[in-house]
Amino acid sequence: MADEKQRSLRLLSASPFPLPHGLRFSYGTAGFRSDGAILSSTVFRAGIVAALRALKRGSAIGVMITASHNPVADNGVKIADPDGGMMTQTWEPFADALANAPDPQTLLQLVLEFAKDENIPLGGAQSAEILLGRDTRPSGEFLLEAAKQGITAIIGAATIDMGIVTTPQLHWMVRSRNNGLKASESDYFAQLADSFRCLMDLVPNEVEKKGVDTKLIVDGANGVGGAKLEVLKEMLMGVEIHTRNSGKDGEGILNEKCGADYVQKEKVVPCGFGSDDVGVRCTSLDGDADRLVYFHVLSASNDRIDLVDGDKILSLFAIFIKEQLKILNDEKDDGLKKELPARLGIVQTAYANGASTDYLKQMGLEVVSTPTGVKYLHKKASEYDVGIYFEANRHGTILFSENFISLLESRNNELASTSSGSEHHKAAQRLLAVSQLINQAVGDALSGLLLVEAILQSMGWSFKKWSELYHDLPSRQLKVKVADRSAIITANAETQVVKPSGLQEAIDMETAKYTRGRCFVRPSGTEDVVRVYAEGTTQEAADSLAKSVAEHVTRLLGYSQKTWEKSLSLPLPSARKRKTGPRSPLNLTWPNLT
Ligand SMILES: CC(=O)N[C@H]1[C@@H](OP(=O)(O)O)O[C@H](CO)[C@@H](O)[C@@H]1O
Ligand SMILES: [Mg+2]
Repeated sequence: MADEKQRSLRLLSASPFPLPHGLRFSYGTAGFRSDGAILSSTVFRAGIVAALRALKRGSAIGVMITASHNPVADNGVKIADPDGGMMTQTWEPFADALANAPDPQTLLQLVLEFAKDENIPLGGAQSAEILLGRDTRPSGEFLLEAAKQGITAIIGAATIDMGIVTTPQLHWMVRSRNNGLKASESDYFAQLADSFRCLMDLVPNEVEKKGVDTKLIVDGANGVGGAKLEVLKEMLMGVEIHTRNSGKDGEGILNEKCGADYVQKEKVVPCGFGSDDVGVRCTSLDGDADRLVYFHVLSASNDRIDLVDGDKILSLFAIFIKEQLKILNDEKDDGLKKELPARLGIVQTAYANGASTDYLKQMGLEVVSTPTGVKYLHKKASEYDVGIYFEANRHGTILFSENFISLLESRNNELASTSSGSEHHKAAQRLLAVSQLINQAVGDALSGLLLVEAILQSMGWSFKKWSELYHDLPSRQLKVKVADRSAIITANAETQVVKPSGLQEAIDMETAKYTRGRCFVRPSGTEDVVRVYAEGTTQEAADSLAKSVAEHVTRLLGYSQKTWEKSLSLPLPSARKRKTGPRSPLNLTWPNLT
């Protein structure tokens, strides 16, 4: 142990990555994120956290260098746990403490104390693996080196560099590796292509005869997702994918006037799209390809779009899976009377449009709500045999329980021998293919878009039919600056305010003035604001409900700034504003980061 301490002390003190003066870093939903030029000490320290986590769990851990939809000069680092999900929240305070340790001695002290408390062996005899990945940002290579050095300071050479990958690819690789499965990039592509082919082979004949539009134009955000899709599309049959903004040969700037975040917030066509694309199915990925939106260019004369967001992607998945489960459990024509019990759960947050929740419930689905943040949705979805979750802002996936998959596999084998090619058999095969196609580690734009395409083909649906599944209720989101947002405590998946007293009563009173009004407030987890969300039957009603509730928030909590800004649905993001505006001297966690 003494030797180990000496070795680590030498390595940590020799660290060429001093903490930038006067800055504070915080591990949020998206890990650490900041200007790429000042992030090396943070990434070095995140490497240390990842190495300790790998030792603690005795499994492979992932480190991904990305800043998702943020501007190209930004970068970030996040850690994937052995199951491919986000690093456990319980380690976030340690990650923060390490990232902000003022000098190598404090850093080492923190490491040694934490290792002791957590019973992590630092003797060097244990083996641990850390899979490293980065997106296409120019600062990525240097930062990856910093991560490697942090890892090496703790456990010597234990890194496997996966190169430039999407965030979901890296999470998938960690998950697969820990499940003893093949985990290279070509394995990932092969799994997606094979399961997609299987779903396409099972498109009903009558639908195939009618013919569904197979053309899809993909906006790759000039990032890693576009580049990967260029490879993947060569392996696909039955869909005609055209990639734009694929970042080829350094053309186009990452996330600049393109990508899922831009399209959803600005509600306009991304660069490279225009009048020729009217009526064609289009989709946008974000900078690290873990989110996607679909859209239609509405007219040749302006840049407006018809947007399909996470709620509708979720609805499409839910309808398809419900239908397959129904077919599988239908009165058997094959003498097999067995039911395959499957609890299907739909998980949303309070930000899901009320029309989507109503629609899903009308379809007879079990819909539950969790607090905001993928970690809550993912956990809830994992309690079902099949759990589907999406945030309205388009991050989500489908989870299948191990038990359900093994029952489904035996049922599939049984059907293959007793009634191969029957509707029941096809339904079982489709469900198995979905479980292979969808990335069960995290939301994945590439696997998500292939599933959307396969389902639209299977059901013979046009984009229009999908988009008109239900009509969103008009909504408005506002941000309110208050003196201390932590003064708001919520319950019931953030739909009710418990503190300060009087606020929920005020919300109820305002909401009661509107037909089908719905409103809630909660402190943001990523920005120093209180968010107000309101829905109504007209845009005016939603706007006015949000405004009056925002006034109550200000009245009861005081404010640090006179104005409140419109948010999310309006063009306020980050990039261009932040280039010119001052950065917070204290906290470098930025809004809406995954
Ligand atoms: C209303 C909204 O969009 N909230 C976003 C935002 O969280 P807030 O806690 O609302 O700041 O960032 C999260 C992380 O990216 C994302 O999961 C979530 O959906
Ligand atoms: Mg992303």
